[in-house]
Amino acid sequence: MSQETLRLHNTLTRTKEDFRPIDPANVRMYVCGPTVYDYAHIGNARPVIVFDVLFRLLRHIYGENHVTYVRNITDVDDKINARAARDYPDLPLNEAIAKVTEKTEAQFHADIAAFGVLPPSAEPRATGHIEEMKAIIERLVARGVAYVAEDHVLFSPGAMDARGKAPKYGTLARRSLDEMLAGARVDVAPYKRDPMDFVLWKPSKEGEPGWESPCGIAAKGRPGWHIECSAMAMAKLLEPFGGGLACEDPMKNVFDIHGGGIDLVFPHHENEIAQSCCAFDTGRMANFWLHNGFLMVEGEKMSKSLGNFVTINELLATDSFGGRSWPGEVLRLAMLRTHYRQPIDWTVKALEEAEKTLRGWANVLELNQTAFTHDYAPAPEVIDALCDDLNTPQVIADLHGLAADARKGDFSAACVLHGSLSLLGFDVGKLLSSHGEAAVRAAAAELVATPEIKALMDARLVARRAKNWAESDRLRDELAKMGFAAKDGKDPATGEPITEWKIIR
Ligand SMILES: Nc1ncnc2c1ncn2[C@@H]1O[C@H](COP(=O)(O)OP(=O)(O)OP(=O)(O)O)[C@@H](O)[C@H]1O
Ligand SMILES: [Zn+2]
Repeated sequence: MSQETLRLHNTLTRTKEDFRPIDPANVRMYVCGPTVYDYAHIGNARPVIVFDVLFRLLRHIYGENHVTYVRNITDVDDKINARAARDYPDLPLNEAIAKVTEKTEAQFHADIAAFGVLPPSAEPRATGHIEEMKAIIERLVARGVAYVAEDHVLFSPGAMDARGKAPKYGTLARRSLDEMLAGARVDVAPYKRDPMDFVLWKPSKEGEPGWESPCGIAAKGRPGWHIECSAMAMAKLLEPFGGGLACEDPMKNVFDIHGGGIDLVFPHHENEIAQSCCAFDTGRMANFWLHNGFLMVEGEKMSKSLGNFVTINELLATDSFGGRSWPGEVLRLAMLRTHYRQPIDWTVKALEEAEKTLRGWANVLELNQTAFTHDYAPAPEVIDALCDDLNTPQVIADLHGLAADARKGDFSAACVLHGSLSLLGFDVGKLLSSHGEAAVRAAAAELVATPEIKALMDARLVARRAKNWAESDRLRDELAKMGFAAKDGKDPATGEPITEWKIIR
């Protein structure tokens, strides 16, 4: 284990604090994942990338096998039901829902794979943890902080003071009761005793997904959104339910880091805290709460409801943003240019700059690539910057410095640049093959070559594959005179001879 002190901004205290894990042998982090009913937009990608950087840093500090990162999939939600009914009107709702969630989840995984994010240690689905949700709900009712009304179960923040250790409701969000009440009064259901009360369980209509209800409710029902995360975090990060629930030991009932977008602070995370602290008899659900800022478009939060969004898939695979598609690593770097708590303005210019930066780094690495035979250590200043509340803009400035030294022939700077990029989640091999000098020149040759020249290139490949060396050499020399140099190799997948053409300078 290395000695760096990791400092993280904790939303609970609104300050940067030294991070000390409850158990360094198992550092535990939970991040709220997507609700799977539609393509994820690039705003949704921000927490995915930011918490991947934190996961990598924690693994670097505490060891690869000493960090547990849980990111859930919310696959039971009214938005999913609505989308399923709209998209598959002829199917029974449950089948339609399965289609929507499976398709969306697969799409989400395919999209974020392009960013080079590590898979979380566990990715629980809400529907896989209904029993734990029901057990927590029963416990909350037994403790007098939740009640049954008209086949619903509601959590009552007003009753929380009765629960010794739980923090005052509103502690995370730092909102006054009046402010929270103003929000809650907008839509008060008749079965609520108080406008602040929120749903833990609600009845399902005929045809909607439904499970046997807790607390003696006869009708089938389904969980509310907030209880899903309390249950999944418990299932994956705490002692098994039924074990030391009323236990003082934070190793058992508290975990280290809870993350998500800043929009989740209230009510979602406030409610998760209320539920978990009351159920498990603790003063905290997690020690650190981290929230990423918004990704903005022309001054507004990118969001599905505003309709001002661009999906990850559109950026990767279509020309709808800036008239071209963008590689995943460019999107990743564009995201990390801004500190995770600041808003990001998502522009074509920023993506172009990120791509130019990657090209510069790839070229510097390419100059030295023959010697890249093993994994390299990252730069100490890069670790320091990351340990300062994930200061990725500073990291990028450091990488520019390393690249400048490497360009002047400092080979060790190139190695450290290599190691630092890897730590930050960039695949250096991929950078070289898609942004390096050879790749750029091959792409340029592709653009410059006329159909006649392309025909000569094809003819040479045919001759080479037929082992007709005389003809193959003749065509190579002819093309060289026209300004195109051949780089012969083999297709790594099939072993077939292939040729890359570069422009001779
Ligand atoms: N514009 C944004 N910038 C940064 N993070 C965002 C943005 N929009 C959503 N998120 C985050 O993405 C994650 C997934 O959230 P979720 O699936 O609930 O998004 P959503 O509610 O569909 O977004 P929207 O606001 O577009 O309806 C959450 O952590 C959320 O905070
Ligand atoms: Zn959540």
